[in-house]
Amino acid sequence: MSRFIRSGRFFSSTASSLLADATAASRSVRQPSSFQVFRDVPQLRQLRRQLVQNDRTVGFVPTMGALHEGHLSLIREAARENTDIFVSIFVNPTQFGVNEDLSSYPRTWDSDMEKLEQLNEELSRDAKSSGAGRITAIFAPTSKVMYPTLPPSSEINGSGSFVTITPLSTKLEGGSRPVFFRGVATVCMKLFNATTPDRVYFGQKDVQQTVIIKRMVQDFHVGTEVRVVGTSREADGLALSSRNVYLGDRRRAVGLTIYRALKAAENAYLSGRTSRKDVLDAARGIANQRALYEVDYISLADPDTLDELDVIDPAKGAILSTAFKMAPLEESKPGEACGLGDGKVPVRLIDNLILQPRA
Ligand SMILES: Nc1ncnc2c1ncn2[C@@H]1O[C@H](COP(=O)(O)OP(=O)(O)OP(=O)(O)O)[C@@H](O)[C@H]1O
Ligand SMILES: CC(C)(CO)[C@@H](O)C(=O)[O-]
Ligand code: BAL
Repeated sequence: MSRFIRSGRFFSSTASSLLADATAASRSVRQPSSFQVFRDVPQLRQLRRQLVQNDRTVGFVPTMGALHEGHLSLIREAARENTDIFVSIFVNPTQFGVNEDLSSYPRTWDSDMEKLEQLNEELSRDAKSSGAGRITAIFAPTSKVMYPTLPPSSEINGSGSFVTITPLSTKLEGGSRPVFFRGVATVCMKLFNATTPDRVYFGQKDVQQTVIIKRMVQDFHVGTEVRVVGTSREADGLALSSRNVYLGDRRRAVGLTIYRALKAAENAYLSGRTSRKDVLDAARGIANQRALYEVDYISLADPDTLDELDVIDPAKGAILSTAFKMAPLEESKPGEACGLGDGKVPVRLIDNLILQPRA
C-alpha cells in the first residue's frame, strides 16, 4: 500500500470524525489518511449511514484502477456536486471473457493512491472553483467480497447472480465481448448497493456502458443519478485509457487513426451529410488500411437504443463509435519504446464521438 498523508487536514471536522468512527469499526484499513480504504461492505455502509445522518452527499466513481487523468476528471466533476466522493478500484473478473486480458490488465495500486492523495490536496487548495467535495473512501474489495457465494464466472452459460440488460448489451462491444456488459451491469449493481450513492460518474469514452447503466438505473429503480463526463484526450487526440501503457510508440501512432477516423465522420455530419454511407465512408477512408490493427466495427447508432442507423435524424443526433484490435508487434526495432509487455500484449482500443442534434 502506498504512503498515506498523516493528517486529516483535507477534511472538515465532521468528515474526519465520521471517518474515525467508521475506521474504528474496521481493522482492515490504515489511518490516518486523506481518505480511507475499505475492503469490505459493512464498514463502508457504516460510513455511508453516518454521512446520510449528517446531510452529506456521496458521488461515486467506479474504476478498475490504473488511474489516469480521465478518471481524475470524473472525480473532479463529482467534487463539484457532492461533499464526499467514493472511488472503487476493482478489476472485475466477470466482464472479461475467458480469453481476454484479465491477467495482463494494468494494476498500479501505489501510484493510484498517490494520484488520489494529490487530487485531494488539489481539491482542498482549489475549493472555490472545484466545489466542496473530497475523496472520503476508496472501496477496493476482493473478488470474494464482490462474489460471495459462487466463484465469478466468465463463461457465457456460467452460473451466478447476474444482471443482464438486453438487447443493449449485445450490440457494438457486446458483439465482440459477449459477457462484457453482463459483468459490468452486475458489478455496478453490487457497487451501487454497497455505496448507495446520490450520483454516479461514468466516462463518455465507454459510451455503451453509459447507455446500459442509465437503462439499468431506470429499469431497476436504482436511487441514484447517472452523470456522464466527456472524454479526456492526449494533446494529439488519443483517448486516455488504462490499456494505452501497452501500446508503445508504433502502435500508439496507429492508435491515433481511431480518433482521426471518427473526426472525419463527424466532419461529414457537420457539413450536412446524414446518410450512413456518407458519414461512415469518411471514417473508413482513414481506417481501412490494415496494418498492425484490425477494425472491429465502425458504428453509427441511435443514442438511446444503439440500433444502427441508415440515416441520422438531425433532431436526435447519433453515437459514432469504433473499436480497433491492435495486434502484438511482429518484431521490435533496436531502441524502440514498445510499451509495457514489450509490444506483445494485444490491445483493444475504443473511442466515440457524439454527433449532437442540429436545430
Ligand atoms: N479518457 C477518458 N476520459 C473520461 N473518462 C474516462 C476515460 N477513460 C476512462 N474513463 C472512465 O473511467 C471509468 C473507469 O474506467 P476504467 O477503469 O475501465 O479505465 P479505462 O481507461 O477505460 O480502462 P480501459 O483500458 O479498460 O479502457 C469509466 O467510467 C470510464 O469511462
Ligand atoms: C464501470 C467499471 C468500473 C465496472 O467494472 C468498468 O467497466 C470501467 O472501469 O469502465
Ligand atoms: N472501461 C472498460 C473496461 C473494460 O474494457 O473491461
